[in-house]
Amino acid sequence: MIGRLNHVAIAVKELAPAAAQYRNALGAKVSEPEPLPDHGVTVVFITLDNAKIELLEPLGEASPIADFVARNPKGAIHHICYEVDDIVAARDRLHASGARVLGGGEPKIGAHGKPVLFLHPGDFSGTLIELEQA
Ligand SMILES: C[C@H](C(=O)O)C(=O)SCCNC(=O)CCNC(=O)[C@H](O)C(C)(C)COP(=O)(O)OP(=O)(O)OC[C@H]1O[C@@H](n2cnc3c(N)ncnc32)[C@H](O)[C@@H]1OP(=O)(O)O
Ligand SMILES: [Co+2]
Repeated sequence: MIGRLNHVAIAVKELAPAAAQYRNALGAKVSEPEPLPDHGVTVVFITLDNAKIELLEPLGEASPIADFVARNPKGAIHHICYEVDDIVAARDRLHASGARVLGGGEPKIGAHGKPVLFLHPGDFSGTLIELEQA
């Protein structure tokens, strides 16, 4: 069911120094910060030839990454995103398998303008998974 790796996300307290390291030390293609209030994050995209990296900074009072960043003040890998062809079919299959689909199972429009869902890290080897309809 899952297809390509779309992105790996890294959560940080502050985007600017993290983005500067990727741009200057690693020579990466780094976007300007984009606030996504619906997701409670501000995001910077790093474009690689075969996938993307998302740098995430908490946005607003109820950011879903606030606790994670408090627990990981130096920053840490936060989630990985796999592409699926049909997000509703993926959601139904996951429900049937007993895995917890977050947010009530209703897809939201993600950072790339496509529907996304998140799966509980407790069901997938301690890794938060995002699914994005390709
Ligand atoms: C827009 C964009 C895009 O790409 O399109 C994005 O990515 S937005 C990316 C930001 N959006 C999201 O992350 C949305 C989905 N996330 C969530 O709903 C939440 O972050 C969550 C339910 C995964 C965790 O919420 P929380 O930290 O408040 O909850 P808890 O503190 O109760 O954590 C529950 C258990 O999960 C663990 N845990 C929490 N976050 C993570 C993580 N990122 N990776 C691995 N484990 C994690 C905790 O350590 C704890 O483990 P233990 O039980 O062992 O103590
Ligand atoms: Co993401």
